Amino acid sequence: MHTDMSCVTIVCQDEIGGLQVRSREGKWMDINPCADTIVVNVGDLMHAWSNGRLRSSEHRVVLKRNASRFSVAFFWCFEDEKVISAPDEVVGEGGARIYTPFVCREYLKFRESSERGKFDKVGFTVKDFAGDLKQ
Ligand SMILES: O=C(O)CCC(=O)C(=O)O
Ligand SMILES: [Fe+2]
Repeated sequence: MHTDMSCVTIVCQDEIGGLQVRSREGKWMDINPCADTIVVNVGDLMHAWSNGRLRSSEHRVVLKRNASRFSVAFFWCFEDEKVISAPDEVVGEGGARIYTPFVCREYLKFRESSERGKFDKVGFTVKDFAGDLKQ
């Protein structure tokens, strides 16, 4: 189970399926394979840039039977040196930025070093890196 550290991810899975996404309420939902259909995931960079309006959801792959599975994922990120800071128009008047602005490269480095050797990647998200200033 993890969140993508990208801005947006495009996933194409074959008919074996297995992709699941966790709802706000914590319920795992199957993303059933559908011919000629792609899945678009919001990643951590988009989550921070949108000030949490677009949620980088936890997802995982679970195989219900022993079968080979094929999927292709395209991770679209911002350039390394770009600073992620939710724009004023998104934050709104009287609103607050929930994450400290950060450089993409630094977040990717944080994720890569934290993920090494770990199966459960939750706990190493943009929240842990840039802090939830609301809480
Ligand atoms: O294989 C899949 O369907 C999803 C893969 C995925 O979530 C990832 O590579 O980040
Ligand atoms: Fe993913």
